[in-house]
Amino acid sequence: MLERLKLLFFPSLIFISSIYASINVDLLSPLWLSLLPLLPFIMATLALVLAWHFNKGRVLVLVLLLLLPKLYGDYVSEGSFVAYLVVSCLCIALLSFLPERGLMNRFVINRLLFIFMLVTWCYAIEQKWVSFSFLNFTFLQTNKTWSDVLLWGVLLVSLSTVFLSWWSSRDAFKACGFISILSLIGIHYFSFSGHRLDVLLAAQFLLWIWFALMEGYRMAYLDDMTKLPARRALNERLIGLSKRYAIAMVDVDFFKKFNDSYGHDMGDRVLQNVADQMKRWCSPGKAFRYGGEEFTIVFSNDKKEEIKEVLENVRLNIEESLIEVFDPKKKKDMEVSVTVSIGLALAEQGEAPDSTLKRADAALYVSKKKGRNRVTIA
Ligand SMILES: Nc1nc2c(ncn2[C@@H]2O[C@H](COP(=O)(O)OP(=O)(O)OP(=O)(O)O)[C@@H](O)[C@H]2O)c(=O)[nH]1
Repeated sequence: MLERLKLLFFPSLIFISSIYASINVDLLSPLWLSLLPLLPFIMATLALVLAWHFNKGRVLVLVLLLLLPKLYGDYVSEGSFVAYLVVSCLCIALLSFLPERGLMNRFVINRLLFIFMLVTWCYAIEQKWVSFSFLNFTFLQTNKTWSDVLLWGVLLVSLSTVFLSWWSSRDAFKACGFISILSLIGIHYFSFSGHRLDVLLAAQFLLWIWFALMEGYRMAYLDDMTKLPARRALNERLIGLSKRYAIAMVDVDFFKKFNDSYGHDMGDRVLQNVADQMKRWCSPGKAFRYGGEEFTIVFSNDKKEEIKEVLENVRLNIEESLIEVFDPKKKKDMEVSVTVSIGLALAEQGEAPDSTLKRADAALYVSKKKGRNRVTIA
């Protein structure tokens, strides 16, 4: 729950601040107001550069899509903005369900065609080549028209599918997509031209800049498969340790045999489960993926008994948790469990973290020698 809310926190903050800023934009001095139209372009350029740098094709498409009303300038009519809104919300929802495929590959033509199609669509509506006047009849006995109902139908479907999908997947793109759709609705109600549009659009681009930066961070510091902090994060944590700390090395037992019996992807599933159990039970320690089937838990205290108890608990929970795998020999799903061996080293006075880590590794080796599935203190 907390993880999901964390993903939504900063995008929501951008959204709420942008609504507040757009309402009060006229309080700015004439000089700032005259510069404001440049802001969406500056932010969009930054977002595009980051999308390019981090190879994020979906962000590139979205930024170009969001730039459309600005490219039309103040000539945009309400009818064409509604058409744009419908298409954009559907696109954001669609992009949320597509995998990230980067920028320069065989899919690039599809992406460019897609953007071209959107521009043509909005242009056709602007030029009145396409008209939706047949939808301007009242809906049943209400004072709303069919076009209002259709618009809200599309917005609600896009919003709810992205929201539900974000809730189940905890995906940052979906969290930003959800806020982006809300923000587009905000643009529809607050202004689709003028200074308010500049503020709201700049906020949209800021949202995608934030997403690209978070993706950059995630790529550098998080292990994609286990979602644990990776080696680089561990190295930085080790540098920042105080005098009293402890390091534990954790290694899955007979993992090669497991991979050979069930296949590499079932092995990956086991590593994910081991990581989940560690994340859940290693507090007050922090778990990292060291590499391969090895993990590290760093404690910022050296209370031997307390840490040993935590590690025994981690070991026991991993041993007891069952993982569903497909057995290629028996050709059926079955539940299996794995065990881990752990080596713990408490920091000695003046000792560098690197050498504590080496001692933890040596203790792990002793655990393996003694028969595995145990904790050894260096
Ligand atoms: N599925 C999967 N396997 C991995 C990954 N990283 C490393 N491995 C495998 O982990 C296995 C490690 O094997 P070994 O170092 O021989 O250790 P072990 O079989 O666990 O034996 P002990 O450590 O002595 O209990 C190798 O077969 C690697 O291919 C990964 O990300 N996914």
